[in-house]
Amino acid sequence: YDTELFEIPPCDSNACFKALHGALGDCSCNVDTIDYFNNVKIFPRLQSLVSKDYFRFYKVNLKKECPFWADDSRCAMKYCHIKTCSKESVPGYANGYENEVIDEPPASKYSKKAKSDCSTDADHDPALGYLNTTISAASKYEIAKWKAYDDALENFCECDDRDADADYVDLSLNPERYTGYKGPSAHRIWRSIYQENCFRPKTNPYESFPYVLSSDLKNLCLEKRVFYRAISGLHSSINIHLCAKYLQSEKSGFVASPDGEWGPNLAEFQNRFDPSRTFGEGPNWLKNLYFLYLLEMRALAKAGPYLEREEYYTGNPSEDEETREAIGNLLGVIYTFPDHFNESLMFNGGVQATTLKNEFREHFRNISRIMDCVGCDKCKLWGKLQTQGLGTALKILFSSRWNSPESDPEQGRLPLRHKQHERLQRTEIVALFNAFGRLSNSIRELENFRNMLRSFMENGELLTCAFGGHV
Ligand SMILES: Cc1cc2nc3c(=O)[nH]c(=O)nc-3n(C[C@H](O)[C@H](O)[C@H](O)COP(=O)(O)OP(=O)(O)OC[C@H]3O[C@@H](n4cnc5c(N)ncnc54)[C@H](O)[C@@H]3O)c2cc1C
Repeated sequence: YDTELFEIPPCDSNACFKALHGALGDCSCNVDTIDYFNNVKIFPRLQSLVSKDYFRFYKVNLKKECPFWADDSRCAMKYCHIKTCSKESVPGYANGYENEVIDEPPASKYSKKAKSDCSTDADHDPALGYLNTTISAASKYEIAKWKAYDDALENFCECDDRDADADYVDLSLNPERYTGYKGPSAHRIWRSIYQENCFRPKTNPYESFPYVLSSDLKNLCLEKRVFYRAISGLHSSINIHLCAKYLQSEKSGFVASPDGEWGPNLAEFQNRFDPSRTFGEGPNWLKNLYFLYLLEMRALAKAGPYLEREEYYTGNPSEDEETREAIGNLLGVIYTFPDHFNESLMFNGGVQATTLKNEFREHFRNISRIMDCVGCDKCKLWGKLQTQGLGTALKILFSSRWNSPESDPEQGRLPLRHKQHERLQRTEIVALFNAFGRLSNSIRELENFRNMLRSFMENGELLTCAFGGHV
């Protein structure tokens, strides 16, 4: 990353957005369709949805030790820190939703009586039909281990839901924005993600280290390309957010503002994505954001019939009803998207495909563990949330448990019915929608940067990029 070695041309052009048009690659969709669909239809609905109580509180363990190396980083700014909240302040907590039996679908909570009535059925002899369901404590313990093992095989990340050290965080009090987290610690995270946990082409794997040159991506099979593009899209989204909510000043007027002043920094954005600063890669990294958006939107569509039936319980009946309506409304719009990602093209081909899928899942689980090594709490919070959201989306797309034989061929393979064991945990649902909300927000922020750049150019101003280029 030694920028001193390179001569950096001025980045006063609109080259970034000129290249951000047309086909997205690996799908039949294009950038402009997503821009319109997101900015007009999805973004306003999703922002309002994630501000609801159910989606505002995220349970996460930010104290887990980094399993890979000693964490030597420190927050550069006070804005790095997280405000956690007490369990009692979380809506519905007092009513005990924490003790919900995860495997029990919402409807069955009300059907206990119906179940016991069945045992008096005249066509059924209770003595002959007696089924001994006794299981010793030792066996139960073993079975719990099997279940954890089976779940782990299907899960793309480790869930902190039941972790004793997990705290609730009010996401609205901890917005994702510039934190000053950079340098060796941040680079080590991105490097180890790309180096050790992303698939790389066999020919010249390190030529463009840490990223893979877009021209080399064609040397990877579809599955490996999808993996790399999803990670790069996440990286773009995080970096767009820090440019869009950059620390402008710690003072507002003459009065020091305890929370600082935050706003867009066009020069920072250009530095990170302008082709002249990124060996031409910036626009491709932005396209990867759109690609990831498409992937997560498809997961929401696929799990839609299940998500529509969730309770979204917070203990406030009118708020819960509003949340369910907002979910139904958002999913209704998502179903109308004409060009959903087609995940059925992936992981076909017998034993090899199964091995690749396991590798894919293991790589992603490692990336979710690396998030515990992020040295800034706020970055860690949003990094963990977004990887959990993406992991949940991948589980929905690629775990056989979410494939339904009753899919409707006309409706783009949307499964209509889901079985009991497909229930997602609360944190997975919260992460899934919030992660998609972040991507939606990034695409909306790109529109702001596009407009800012346009007005800069119309006024004939030269944009000075304040920092080094990205090499
Ligand atoms: C999980 C995580 C969360 C973070 N959250 C925040 C946050 O909330 N706020 C904040 O201010 N900072 C955050 N950061 C730090 C931020 O992402 C950058 O690492 C930091 O600003 C330093 O940027 P950089 O210019 O050195 O390049 P980096 O973003 O660190 O990237 C390293 C190198 O990767 C390549 N690269 C860049 N973008 C892409 C892409 N999209 N696809 C492929 N390759 C790419 C380039 O070669 C670049 O030089 C986070 C970092 C991590 C790891």
